[in-house]
Amino acid sequence: MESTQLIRVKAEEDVIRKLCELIEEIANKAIESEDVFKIGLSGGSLVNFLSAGLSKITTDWSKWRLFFCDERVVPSESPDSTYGAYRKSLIGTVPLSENQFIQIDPHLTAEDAARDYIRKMAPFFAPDSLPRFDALLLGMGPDGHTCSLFPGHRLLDETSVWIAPITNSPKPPPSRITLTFPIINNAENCIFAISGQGKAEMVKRILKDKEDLPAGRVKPADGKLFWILDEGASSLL
Ligand SMILES: O=C1O[C@H](COP(=O)(O)O)[C@@H](O)[C@H](O)[C@H]1O
Repeated sequence: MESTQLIRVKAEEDVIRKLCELIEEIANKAIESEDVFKIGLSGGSLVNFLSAGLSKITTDWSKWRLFFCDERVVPSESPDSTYGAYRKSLIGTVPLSENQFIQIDPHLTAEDAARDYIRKMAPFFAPDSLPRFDALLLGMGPDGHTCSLFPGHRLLDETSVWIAPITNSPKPPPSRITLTFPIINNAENCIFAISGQGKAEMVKRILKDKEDLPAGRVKPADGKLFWILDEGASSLL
């Protein structure tokens, strides 16, 4: 049964602090019980949040395995690459190595990269069942998209694959891969970390008006859902 926690804080720095405290708690619990912590990362503003806050937590970094909730199919040197952004801003501030990140192969087409990523993910999860991440860190675009699942896109109803390709993303770059909802909603913890007035209208449409928008479809079936919002992002609730 999903349980939702709305965490309202003052400013962006408090969103970062809360987010990282929550990650620390979930990571250390997973490491204690499973000897590994499996986390899915988003791009965009989340890269800055984690780069600013993660170095303050205490954890066994060697047990972390980092996946991507979505990734742009571009070389890791490209400013559009989510992995590239984490490599630049996070590795070095915390003792994570590149091989702890489960990366896409950017030389493939989006379709092949999605298939290849499923193949890379599979050994980390129990066979013959949906992957269950300990935590998925999610962003929300001003249009209500999360991962690379955009409003009105046919991928919102994709249930046949864990990871889907998208070649017509309305937000550039167009070629991406993304987790699909069955996997997202099978996670133990889904965490949105949102800051700023620019997201307030969309936060209201999703959390108050209950509009059917992609970020609003994140409802882990047997897990916890957290929305961490600063005053700007929660100002219309
Ligand atoms: O394109 C993307 O956008 C979303 C939201 O980004 P934000 O900068 O508005 O937080 C992000 O979560 C996703 O991973 C990314 O590919």
